[in-house]
Amino acid sequence: MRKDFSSFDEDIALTDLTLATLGWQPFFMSQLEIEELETLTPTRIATVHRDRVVGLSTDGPLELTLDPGLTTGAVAVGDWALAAPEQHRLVRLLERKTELSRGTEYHSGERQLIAANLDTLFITTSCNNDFNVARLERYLALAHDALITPVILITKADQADDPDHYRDQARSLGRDLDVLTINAKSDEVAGHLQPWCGVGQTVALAGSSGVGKTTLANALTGGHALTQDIREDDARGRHTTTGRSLHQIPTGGWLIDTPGMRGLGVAEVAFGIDATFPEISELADQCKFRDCGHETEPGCAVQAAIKRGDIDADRLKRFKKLKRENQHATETIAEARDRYRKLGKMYKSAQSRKKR
Ligand SMILES: Nc1nc2c(ncn2[C@@H]2O[C@H](COP(=O)(O)OP(=O)(O)OP(=O)(O)O)[C@@H](O)[C@H]2O)c(=O)[nH]1
Ligand SMILES: [Zn+2]
Repeated sequence: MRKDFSSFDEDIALTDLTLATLGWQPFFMSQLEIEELETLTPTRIATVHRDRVVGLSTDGPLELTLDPGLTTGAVAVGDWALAAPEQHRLVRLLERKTELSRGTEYHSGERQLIAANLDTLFITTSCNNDFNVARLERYLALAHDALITPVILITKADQADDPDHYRDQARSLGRDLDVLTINAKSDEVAGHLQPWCGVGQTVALAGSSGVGKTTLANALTGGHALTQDIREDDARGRHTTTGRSLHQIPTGGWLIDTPGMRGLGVAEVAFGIDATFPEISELADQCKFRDCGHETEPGCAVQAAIKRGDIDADRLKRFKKLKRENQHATETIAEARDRYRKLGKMYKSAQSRKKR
């Protein structure tokens, strides 16, 4: 169903893009050399295909192939890049302000790049059996690790007897954590999310299947899916391979589609886990032993806080579980990288033997 946005002028889309509306910030500008400024065009990556990408510039969409040394696997939707538009080439990828990635399932030793330069991650759950604080903490760790602002959206408030009960539980998961209980199907929902979707701001939705992500994405974009606009221009009818894309939000922001963000493993997010459990990680410095496991060790500041009632014992359990999982996955990744390096060395020495 199409939502009615009175503030939205359909003709603005894609033709009147400025760097500011695309989300350009001093952080990106500061990476440019003077000659690049004169010769290359800053471009925000909207879709990533197997052999090329589509970027948005102030001149509209650009189809770009990659310069040697760059592969599309290293490019994420939301990335800023420098393009040579006449040659249809992507010349250089700029450093990311934030990078959302996840450990793949079964800890295969890989991290999967999901989106670049997000400002806000809408962590979505609903007022029913999907609601699970451990899962929310997992998403929070991921967002905090990437320095992306997390906002918890609890949908289906219209179907719950006591939505505040869910909201209070979610609020207890962080300091200054924004938590909204919403009806994703209501006409007001885009207005409620507007504070995070202003000019140049980039958001994404994460959460389990069925919690209302598609409903929210439609409400936010008013059904104006940007990729569709690009596809219509593409006479050869080629389509995206990652399934991710950048969609314009009428209030000035951008939504990155993130299919595959339903389940997630944590890996290499020790910082994010500490940031998700500040009341525990801050106290850990005061434990007698530096490697304190916060169990039965003498002089454990965390256990003392639990006895005083300052820390929730269940939070500690979940903190430890997430840490263990993260450590295991991080080690698996390190081992896989090590194997890869060794393989690379073997290959190189085999090559040089051949040449001799
Ligand atoms: N009453 C009510 N129904 C909702 C709300 N949010 C979502 N729904 C309904 O829940 C169902 C699932 O919503 P979707 O938006 O498809 O969920 P999703 O998260 O995109 O699910 P996947 O595509 O499987 O990841 C749909 O029938 C929605 O209409 C809400 O806040 N209130
Ligand atoms: Zn301790």
